[in-house]
This record gives sequence, structure tokens and C-alpha cells, in this order.
Amino acid sequence: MSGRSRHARAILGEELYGRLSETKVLLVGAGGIGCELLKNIVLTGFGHITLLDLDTIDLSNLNRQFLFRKKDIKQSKAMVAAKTASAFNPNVKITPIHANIKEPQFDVEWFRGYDIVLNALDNLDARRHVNKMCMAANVPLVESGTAGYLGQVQPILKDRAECFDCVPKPTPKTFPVCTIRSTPSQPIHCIVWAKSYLMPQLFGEDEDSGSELDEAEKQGENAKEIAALRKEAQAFKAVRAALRSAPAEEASSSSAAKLVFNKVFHGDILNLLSMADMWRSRAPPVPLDFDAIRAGTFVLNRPSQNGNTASTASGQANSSNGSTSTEKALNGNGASTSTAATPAAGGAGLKDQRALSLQDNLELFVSSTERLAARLRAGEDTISFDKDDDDTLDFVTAAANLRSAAYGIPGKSRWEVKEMAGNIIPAIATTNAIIAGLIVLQAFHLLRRSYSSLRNVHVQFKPSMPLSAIAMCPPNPACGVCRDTYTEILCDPARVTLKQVVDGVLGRGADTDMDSNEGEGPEEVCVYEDKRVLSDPDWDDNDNRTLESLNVTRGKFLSIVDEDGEYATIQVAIGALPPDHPADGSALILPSPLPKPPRRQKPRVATPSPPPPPTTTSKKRAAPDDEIEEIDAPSAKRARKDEDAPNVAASFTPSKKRRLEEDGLIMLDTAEEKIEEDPDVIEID
Ligand SMILES: Nc1ncnc2c1ncn2[C@@H]1O[C@H](COP(=O)(O)OP(=O)(O)OP(=O)(O)O)[C@@H](O)[C@H]1O
Ligand SMILES: [Zn+2]
Repeated sequence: MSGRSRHARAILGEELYGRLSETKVLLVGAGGIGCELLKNIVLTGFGHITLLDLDTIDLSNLNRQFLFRKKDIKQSKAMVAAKTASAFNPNVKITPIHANIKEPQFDVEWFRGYDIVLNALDNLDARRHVNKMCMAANVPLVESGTAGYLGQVQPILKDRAECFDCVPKPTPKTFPVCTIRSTPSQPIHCIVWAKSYLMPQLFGEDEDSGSELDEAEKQGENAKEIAALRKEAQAFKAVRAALRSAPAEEASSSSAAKLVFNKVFHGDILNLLSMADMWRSRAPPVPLDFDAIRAGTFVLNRPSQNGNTASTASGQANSSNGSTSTEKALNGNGASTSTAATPAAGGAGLKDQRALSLQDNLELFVSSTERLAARLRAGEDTISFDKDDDDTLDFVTAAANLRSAAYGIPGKSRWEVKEMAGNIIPAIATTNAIIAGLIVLQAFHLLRRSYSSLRNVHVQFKPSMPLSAIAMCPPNPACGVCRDTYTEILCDPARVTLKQVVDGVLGRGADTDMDSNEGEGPEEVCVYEDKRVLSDPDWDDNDNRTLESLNVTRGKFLSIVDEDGEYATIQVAIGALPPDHPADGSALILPSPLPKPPRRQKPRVATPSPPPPPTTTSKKRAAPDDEIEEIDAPSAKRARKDEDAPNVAASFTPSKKRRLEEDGLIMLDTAEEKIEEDPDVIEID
């Protein structure tokens, strides 16, 4: 017996160990958990591993994604991880794929080619997608996530246990537009403003809001407000142009940055101040003065809401005249953030953790704006925030802190801004390693079909019980994903119409000699693609359009929903015709047998459940743009109700477990604050 496999054989038994070399496993994600997991499955003896990740290696990955080295930065994670881990076991075949799991070629048939899928992802959208594909392909899945010291593993098997979507997920935290645009009161409001409003306005795509405003005016909307918005849009046009034009020889290097500064920290604030009503019950902001801050003579005179002037020294940060929140606020991140015109003395600690004075922030604003402008001039079309892109992080840090100063809000260090803007809870390598081990254990239960051994496992912050294992709950009868009936058609979307597919799948076509569903199943149906309505009993405009013209293509699903709610929804996966299909052959191959959706069960009745263990989830990185891709909706009439189970949240008690939170919009002041505020929400790696 080879020394390499002796332990694995002894622990797993000959039968399971023997099967591992033939088992086809798909590992999605080669990040923090993915690297640990790949190492585990390679060393355990899995023989055929497909490793898929869309990303390239970043410097910030190296502290925990140990399959990567500095020389690998900017290379594909999947490729490098596969190469490194292949060397751990000569008997393994790792197929790396550098792609997004949502791409059309990864359709249901492709998923069906795997015996098990292991998720090591970091966003809800991709997790949901893989969950649905595994439901459609009936492939077991192990889902996972970590958040600092917390983590969890959830084995998922259709019809036997809850799927990822059986438990409703909390809606991401968002902020009212006015809070961000006009009345911030916390550092995070200013960070969101800098990252999600100012950066796109200056460095994002040029959205011509002119025609939109013309239209709004025609529709008779508030003329005064439209005039103000038009003025603001014009002013942004001017600063955008300045950032993109070559700097004049004699102009100072800061001229474009100064233009931006004067617009957003002076002109816009004066505009806001002119709306006196807004400041009756809150302290108004103070316009900032570029030259005075630079010269060290700026005095932040911040009137309180009752009209008194509370003057804050321009000199030392710690002068405690006890007047307003301003000074305290500006010092609020510990001790030494300063309103001082001179650079902050509070330089203890690492460079990034240093508190920044008003003058520091101004200089950082100028230099980062110039660096970003130079990138635009060098050919970059648009630049958006990326926590690992120093220029954008500097810009967001400086712009957020300048805005905070104007509003009397505490400033934040570059380090803190990175954490807050990037939605980061620090990843702990050890948690990832524990979770990766637990994933393999649950995968063994699934492969052995010892379903009674499956457990939802949580790594929790409880010294007396660091691990908790919870028996699997049955699927939620109201789940809009796993309770649907899945089927698949093979077709040429350019040649087959919506009606042909729907009639065919429902067994209504006269030309089908398949077993007919006539007499049973839904009578009147609505048809959706995701949340787009494509037809309903009173609206058949799209019936004779091709699937392609409706953007319903390979890898997507058509949902056929019973108008009366009596039968389960049919999910029709769209697959490609076989390669050897004759060119003049039928454009549609229907499933055989045709799907027979069962009558719906009553939703689970809410019963009191024990309090959930303190688990936490959320996100660390914004979802890639393609994940929020807007499809050019073909005359969508109305949005699909939430997974056609509108009362899921109300009718069903979430079991004790993970709540994975939506990516992107969760904005926390600090990791501690979040956990205190909502012990039920965690950050997921
Ligand atoms: N739709 C997707 N398709 C393929 N891979 C994905 C998809 N969404 C996320 N991933 C990958 O999942 C992995 C998650 O790993 P991890 O949570 O460690 O994130 P990271 O991006 O490596 O680290 P950090 O977020 O801390 O910078 C990442 O490598 C990411 O590229
Ligand atoms: Zn479900």
C-alpha cells in the first residue's frame, strides 16, 4: 500500500477511498477557502478536480491564499492554484477554468457531469446561482463561508435537506439617497458618497443626464429642482473635462483637483446651505476653502443648528474649547485626527493607520485626483473603486474625510476607509482552514450517501463550544428554488419560439407524440425568465418570438408558473442541441418524460424555534458588474413576485443557521459595530 494513501485508506475505508479517484468534483472559487479546500481534496485522493475562478491574484490575497506567491500576482487564480496543488499528488488531474460560473457554457448538462460541487465563494449572487444549477442537475453541493472567526458549512441535497435559498436572506443595508447626497451624519455616509457617487461622477461613464432632464421637464416635474440638477450636471461636465484634458504648461499641478474640490466641497455646500429649511433641525455643513487649508490658515467655523457659531481652532487638534461636536468629531477615530492646517502629529502606528489632518486630506485629495486624471489621459476609459487600487483608495479616503470635516463627522484613517469601503471583515486563515476541513467531511457523507450523518456545522465564537453541528432540516415547502420541478430542453434559441417551448413542455403541442400532460398540470400559466414576465394568460405578445430575441439562451431558465398556484412551478433549463444534431433537424428536443409538477404543499407553519447561534455573515467584495447585469427586458410587463413564493418570509420560521447577506451594499462602520448591532449577521469570506 502506498505510503501516500495509507492514512486516507485506513480512515475512509477501501470502498470510499477507491471511489475518490473516479469522483468528479467541481470546486468553485480559489480564494481563502478554495485554496485550503483544494489542498485538502488533492491530498485526500480525489482524482478529477475542476477548479473554477473568475479572478486574478492580488497582493492582498497572499496572506492566506497560500497556493500563490508574489510572482503570481495578476495571474489567474484557477490556473496558478491548479499548478501549485498538482505537485502535491501525482495522481490528481486538476482542470483549471478561468471564468465566471454564471457563463452560459456552464449549463445544467455541464453541472450534471460532476458527482459533487463544493462552493468556496464570497458573494450571494454566485452562491444562489450554483445552488439553483445543482438543484436543476440534482448534484450534491457543499456550501460554505467564513467571517473572521466565524464560519459555516452547509451540505445541500435536493429533496433531502434545505437548499441555500430555503432560508430567506436579509436584505442588504442601504442608505437613503438624501443621507448620502445632502445630510450625512456618520463616517460611512461620507465614504459611500465618495465611493459610490463622487468617484463614478468624475471617473465613471459619462451618463448624459441632459435628455433625461429634458424629458422630466416635459412631464412637468418640479422646474426648480430640474434647474438645480441641470446646473449640477453641467458643473460635473466641466470638471470631468478638466480631468481629461492635458494640464496646461503653466497651470499648477493641482488645478484640475482644485476645480473638483471647489465644486464639491465649496460650491455644492453653498448650494445646500441656501436651502434653509434643511438646516432647521440639524447643524449645517461648512464650505471648505482650498487655499486657506493649503496655507494652514483655514478656520473651521461651524455654526450649530441654533445659529450660534462654534469656532474650532485651526491649530491644534486637541484644544478642548468644549463648544461643538465638530472638533470632537474630527478627532473621533481615536485621538489625533486633526482639524489642524498642519499635518497631523498623530503619526503613531503604521502609515495607513495614521490619523489624517485636514491639510493631509487636502494634499491626498490633490495627489490622488491627479494620479487618477493621469490614468484617464493615458487611456483608461473609466475607473471605479477597488480597495486594492491605491489611487482609488486614496481618493475615497481623502474625499470622504474632507466631506466629514465639512459636516463635523469624525475622520477615518486610510486603513479604516479600506475596511469600510471594501466591506471587509478581516479574513482569518485558520477559520478558512477549519471550514475547508469540515467541507471535506460533509462531502464524504454525501458521497457515501449516509444522509443521516449530514450536519450544518458552525464555527462559532464560543470557547466552550467552538463547533456546533445541527441536523439537517427538510426543504422549506415554500422555497421558490428547490420546490420547483426542474426539466431541460435542448434547442436552437434562434429557431424556437416561446409558445413552442411552453406548449411542448406542458404537453399541449398536437405535434408531440410524447406522453401528454393533457388534463393534469396547470391550465393557465405565466412565463418568466428570472424576474421578467414573458407572457401571462392575458398577454401573449411574445408567444411567437424566438427565445433568442427574448434573451432566453443557453444556461438560463424559463419558469412556467401556474396562474392558480395549484401546481409547482416548472423550471425549464435551456440547453444546446447536441453537436451531432442535423442542421435541418428539429430546433427543439423536449424532455422525455415531460415534467409532471406536483400539487403544491401548504407552506410550513411558523413554529417557535430556539434562538439562533451567534453566526454572522456578509460580504467582503462587491459583486462583479456582470452579476448585476441588466438584461434588455423585452417588454417586461411586471416583475416576477419574489420567486413566486411571496410569503416565504412571513409563513416560515428560519431555522437556526447562517444568514448569508447580499454582497456589495452592506456598509458597516466597523466589524465590531456590526456584530454588536446585529449578532445574526456575519461576514463571509
Ligand atoms: N461568479 C463567480 N465565478 C467564479 N468565481 C467567483 C465568482 N464569484 C466569486 N468568485 C471567486 O470566489 C473566491 C472567493 O474567495 P475569497 O472570499 O477569499 O475572496 P478574494 O477575492 O480572494 O479575497 P478578498 O475578498 O478578501 O479580496 C474569489 O477568488 C472570487 O474570484
Ligand atoms: Zn430550497
